[in-house]
Amino acid sequence: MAIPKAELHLHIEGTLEPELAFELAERNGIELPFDSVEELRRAYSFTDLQSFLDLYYALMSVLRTEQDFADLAAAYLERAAAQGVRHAEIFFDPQAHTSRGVAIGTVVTGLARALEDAERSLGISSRLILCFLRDRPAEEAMETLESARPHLHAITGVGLDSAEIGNPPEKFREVFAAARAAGLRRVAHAGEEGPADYVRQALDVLGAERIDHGVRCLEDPELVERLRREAVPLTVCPFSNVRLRVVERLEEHPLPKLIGAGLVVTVNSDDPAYFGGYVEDNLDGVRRALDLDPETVRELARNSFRAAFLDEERRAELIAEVDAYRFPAE
Ligand code: HPA
Ligand SMILES: [Zn+2]
Repeated sequence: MAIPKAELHLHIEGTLEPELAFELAERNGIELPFDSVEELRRAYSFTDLQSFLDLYYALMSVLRTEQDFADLAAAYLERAAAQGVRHAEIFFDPQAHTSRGVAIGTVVTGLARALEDAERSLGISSRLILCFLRDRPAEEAMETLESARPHLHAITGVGLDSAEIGNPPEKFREVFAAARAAGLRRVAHAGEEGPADYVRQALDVLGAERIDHGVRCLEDPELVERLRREAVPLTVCPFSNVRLRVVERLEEHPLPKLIGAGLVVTVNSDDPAYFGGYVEDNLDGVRRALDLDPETVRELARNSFRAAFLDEERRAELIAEVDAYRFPAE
């Protein structure tokens, strides 16, 4: 059994495996520009964030109905459960769907149905986090928040994703303030490809409670000290960083530096269908590549629950599960 953990950095659209993409394409009468699952997998040779995003958005064309979104989330949650995930906070990108004529209600209702089913059948608790696309205008983000209002009972927070460079957090000051006023939690991608200053802006301007990725904070020692002092969690995604060339090799990943700096580090999969593994694969990958000892891995798992938007009773319960966990070799 894999170590119990929460997954806090997971784009549901990034869990679309080639097999399901072809199945949904057929169901919806959509022609994919690939002849086979194998040919599609071969297209996953990214050179940076933008080259990944181009394929990521293109493949979403197969997602059309409420059932499509429910099937996508159900497939993820089943895999996640098999990898020891006990709680998942799941990003979705409404603008990538509404821009194709799919209503936001179709997206949220389909996802929420699968999440409720998985809570019952798999014992996984979960949350939905609505992400704004930062390479789209700020006004469109505000319209997206407005259109989400009838569905806020199913949404815990907002996030910020897509192409980072040239799209600083301050562009989204107003929409994050409006989200906060609506009682939503706040996270933001920052310091993946973008500079350390974007991490600072995410905290100061957006009121971000967690930083997604954040690895480039290491370029600014004062910022690292602040993240430590304020115990701001980082949702780090090792396989993603290697595949998008933020980091050259897993063996050179700065995870040990982040841990050594006293930060609340978590390990996550980001877009597992595209980056070569789900969350336990990431955790086991860094454990081997960086020679992490069992107690360090347990601490990463505890951090995932500390950083989650959980009630205190369930948080304590899940951390106790980690405390009791022993690796096969121990
Ligand atoms: O890793 C990511 N970074 C930015 N945007 C994204 N959208 C999906 N995955 C990512
Ligand atoms: Zn991400």
